[in-house]
Amino acid sequence: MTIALADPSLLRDQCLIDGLWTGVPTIPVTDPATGATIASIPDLGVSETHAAIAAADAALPAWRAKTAAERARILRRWFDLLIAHQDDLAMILTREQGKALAEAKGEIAYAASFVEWFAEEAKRVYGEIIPSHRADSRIVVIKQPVGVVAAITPWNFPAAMITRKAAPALAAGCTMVLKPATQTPLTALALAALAERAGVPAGVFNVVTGSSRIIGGELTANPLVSKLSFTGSTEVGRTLMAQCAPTMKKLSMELGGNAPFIVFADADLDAAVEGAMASKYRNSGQTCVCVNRIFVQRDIAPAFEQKLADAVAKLKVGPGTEAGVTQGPLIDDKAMEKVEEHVADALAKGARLVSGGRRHPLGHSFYEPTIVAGCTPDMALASEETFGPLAALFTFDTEEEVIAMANDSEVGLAGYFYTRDLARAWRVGEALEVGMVGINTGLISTEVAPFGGIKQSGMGREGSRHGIEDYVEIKYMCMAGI
Ligand SMILES: NC(=O)c1ccc[n+]([C@@H]2O[C@H](COP(=O)([O-])OP(=O)(O)OC[C@H]3O[C@@H](n4cnc5c(N)ncnc54)[C@H](O)[C@@H]3O)[C@@H](O)[C@H]2O)c1
Ligand SMILES: O=C[C@H](O)CS(=O)(=O)O
Repeated sequence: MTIALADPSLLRDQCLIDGLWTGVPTIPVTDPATGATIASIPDLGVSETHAAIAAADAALPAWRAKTAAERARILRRWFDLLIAHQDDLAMILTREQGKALAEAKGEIAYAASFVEWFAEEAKRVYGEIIPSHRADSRIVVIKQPVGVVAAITPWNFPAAMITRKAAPALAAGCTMVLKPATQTPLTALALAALAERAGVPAGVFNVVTGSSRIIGGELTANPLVSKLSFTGSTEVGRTLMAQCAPTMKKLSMELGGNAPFIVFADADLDAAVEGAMASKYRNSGQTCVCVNRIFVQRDIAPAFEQKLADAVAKLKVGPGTEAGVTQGPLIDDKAMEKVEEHVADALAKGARLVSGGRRHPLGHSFYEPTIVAGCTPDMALASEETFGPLAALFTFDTEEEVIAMANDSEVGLAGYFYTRDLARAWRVGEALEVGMVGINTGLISTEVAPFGGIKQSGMGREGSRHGIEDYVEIKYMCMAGI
């Protein structure tokens, strides 16, 4: 394997099932910046996935029987190990996913924050006593772990999307079988290695790699799995939801977005440009909460466009391991082709190219940070998630008009707007059909707030005090004859 680490043992090429590292590494993992194979992982199938689920089921009684404080202490040790190995984990992440190393280090800290947060929340899963409907009875409500949880996660945040599920699940007393994205399995296996070192018992946290469809088929069909927690595209979410129906699994779905970013004429223009840059080009535009459509009030549109173009010109494209690079490669050629399709469709329908608009001379899946202006709702980029470094500029005249355009989407994950009018902030914040709103900011993601969407962006919330509720069941006990 070709990644230089301070602790080479973090680079795993086997899966973790019931405390055993197993599997023959046959699937190559490639560096999107160079196309080079950096490692290989096992191609596990139904029998191994079945074994992982059985291990999680067998480990459940002892894990759920631990006190919240005992589970919290183990999670806290996991957090400490993630921070202690932040540089190595970031290097692994950048090599397999491509993002700039500084962003990868930030993601490791973000991922660790969920472990720290739910180590604390583990001790606050409260029940309640309800005034009884009868004098001789008492009503008690308790919360118990859901059971065995299957988790399927995406490639764009190879660490944070995993701990955002594993931390609350383990904190609540659940056990887990994780299938990470095939493009970015090494980070997941390194997280599992550190969980093992932290004292997470055998069978509590299992990681399987291989065919998504085959492994997913077992995870969604096996009756021992009580819940599926999925983060990925809405299209795959629909498929998995249907596959879970026969066994009525509990679901948490964190799906696609199409974020509007509205700049009103009274906004602080420099702040709005800074917010648009932070949201649009983070991870080279490959985040679910990236701005997908930028709506600028007509009077300030030329000034905003110029300032945005000036800021885009300062972005540095290159391998994520190179000092000063802010824009890494896209995950693969298919992702780059989608950006190209959206740019070509927009230009064919009358949009104007302001910056970029072509593959980067570095080759591979590097694409130039791009801005197109004069966009209209009939363009593909208005209704589809681009998931790349493409800023699409629309203009509008009235508040009512822009809210209607912003809400004209099947999905509703995040939305943003800039204004200095307090009354407008309340009106627009309440009117946007999304699960999360950034007001005068382009960065909203934190472990302390409930992350999730509405409409076809999914169901459930991750992070915050709400995040652990997705991993417990409520039980009501009526004690009579008193
Ligand atoms: N809402 C959120 O929190 C959030 C976060 C990150 C990414 N996303 C979304 O994820 C998408 C990008 O990630 P992606 O390309 O990895 O998404 P994807 O849906 O293609 O894949 C996500 C995961 O599902 C697996 N998968 C794919 N097909 C499957 C099948 N038939 N059965 C079982 N598993 C299957 C993949 O291997 C991967 O592990 C975007 O739409 C983005 O908006 C959402
Ligand atoms: O892709 C979306 C993730 O949720 C990333 S973040 O939580 O916004 O950092």
